[in-house]
Amino acid sequence: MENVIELRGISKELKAFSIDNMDLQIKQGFVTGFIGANGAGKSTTMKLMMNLLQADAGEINVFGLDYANHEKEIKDRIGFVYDSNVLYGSLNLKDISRIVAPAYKRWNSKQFKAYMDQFELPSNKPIKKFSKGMQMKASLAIALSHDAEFIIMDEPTAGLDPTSRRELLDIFQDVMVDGKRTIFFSTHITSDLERIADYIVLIDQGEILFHKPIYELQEQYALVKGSTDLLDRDTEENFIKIDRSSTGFQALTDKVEEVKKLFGDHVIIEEASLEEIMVYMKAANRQDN
Ligand SMILES: Nc1ncnc2c1ncn2[C@@H]1O[C@H](COP(=O)(O)OP(=O)(O)OP(=O)(O)O)[C@@H](O)[C@H]1O
Repeated sequence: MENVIELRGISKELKAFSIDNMDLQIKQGFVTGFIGANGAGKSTTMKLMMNLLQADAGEINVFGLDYANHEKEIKDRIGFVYDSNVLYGSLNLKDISRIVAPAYKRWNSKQFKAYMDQFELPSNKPIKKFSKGMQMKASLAIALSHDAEFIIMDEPTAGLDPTSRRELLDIFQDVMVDGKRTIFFSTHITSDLERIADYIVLIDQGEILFHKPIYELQEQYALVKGSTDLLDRDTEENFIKIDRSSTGFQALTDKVEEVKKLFGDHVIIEEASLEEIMVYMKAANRQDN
């Protein structure tokens, strides 16, 4: 199985937002980061992946299975991590071990206890009284303790202090070691992705702008800085998006070699961070639409 999940031709119409004919395949055995601005459609896409929201059109296969016939098996093998614990709110972690665990085929109570200790989570306090970070850790502990092969997480590191964030990223790396698991997670903290992601998916206005290996992004894109005198209709063709100011221009390019040939020493070419790629690609997409 090369892809753990396949979305084909997915369309979904919400009030002021739509996804139109989305295709997305996530490779098994890798960490894929899902980025995009507020309201870009990350949570909606993840809810569609979890069958918490049904598409108007298109097909979703998880582990090669469809939700219509295999919902229970799919959910057993997926761990969904998000911060609003609607399912478990009034329960504490002791209850979870007792009540929620039997619902999963492969629940490991020892492992759950170990994560509770590691995350310093109290066992007697109702989950709804947990802080945001504690809820996220509880949710992650549950996902990891039922041996989920595919872990989908909606902003797992949001609201965590730097130490907990680092700890969580280390845990993600640990769970990836056997090569059987797959992690797909959304985040606004692009530095987290630079640490652990293999692939990046960028979404804007419900549309996937790119899905690429992270090393390719770093090779493909660059930031170019120079004087605005260098810009005209022809030279501008080499840039995805240009920011002009009184001191010159700064632009994102995916034509690094052409830019070098064209401008030589008249411009400064720098590596573009994931955050810069995201911001410029989004702005270019809004300009086009
Ligand atoms: N149940 C719903 N009914 C109508 N519109 C919705 C619903 N859920 C989400 N939306 C809209 O869909 C769009 C995408 O929202 P979504 O939560 O998927 O974005 P996101 O990328 O996860 O954003 P954020 O980074 O802020 O979490 C938004 O405009 C949102 O208002």
